[in-house]
Amino acid sequence: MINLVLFGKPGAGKGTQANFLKEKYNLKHISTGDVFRFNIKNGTELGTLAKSYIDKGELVPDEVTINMLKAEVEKNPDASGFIFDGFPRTNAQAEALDDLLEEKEMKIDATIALEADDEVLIQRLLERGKVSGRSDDQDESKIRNRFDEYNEKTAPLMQYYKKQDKFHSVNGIGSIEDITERLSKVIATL
Ligand SMILES: Nc1ncnc2c1ncn2[C@@H]1O[C@H](COP(=O)(O)OP(=O)(O)O)[C@@H](O)[C@H]1O
Repeated sequence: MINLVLFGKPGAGKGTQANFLKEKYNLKHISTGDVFRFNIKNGTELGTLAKSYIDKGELVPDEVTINMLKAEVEKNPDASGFIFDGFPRTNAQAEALDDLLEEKEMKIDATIALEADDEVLIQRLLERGKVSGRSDDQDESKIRNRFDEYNEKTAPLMQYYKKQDKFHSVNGIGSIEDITERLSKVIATL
């Protein structure tokens, strides 16, 4: 069993890489952003709540996100491991994830960050917004707000995982295949 956290700013390529890694290593991919968007599309209560935060480029409150993540893990009791994409994004979420996995006699093996400059990321997100219709990707001020949220609440998690000796980072600029290769090299050391 292998459990990975993919870490990085909005637009860093977590979802794209998770799609390759899940096939390569037979892992269940959980993207909190995708679960929220699915709920928004289906007009659930969770979706309506999440939308009010996502539309402003803010994080959804921890309690809501943590409960949702737990439910997603519990839906997959037979998984041979997970890729967590977009979770944890706060200290409380990181602690909740460690507790949840410990209860199940599992653990995070590695947190891998995809690194890229803000200006590159903003261009990628605006391009994605044109294709996907994601409203949080169409407005530069919302994107900048997500970066501020990341710097304030998520970046400190690097220290959390460094202390546990689980933090790795790879250059997120290059072709999709090259970046998958860089990630695979880290996974090979685990
Ligand atoms: N772990 C989380 N905690 C709080 N909010 C979250 C979390 N994951 C996703 N969200 C909400 O969903 C939005 C979209 O998430 P995601 O698709 O992962 O986008 P991004 O491209 O910004 O990384 C975030 O901006 C945030 O509002």
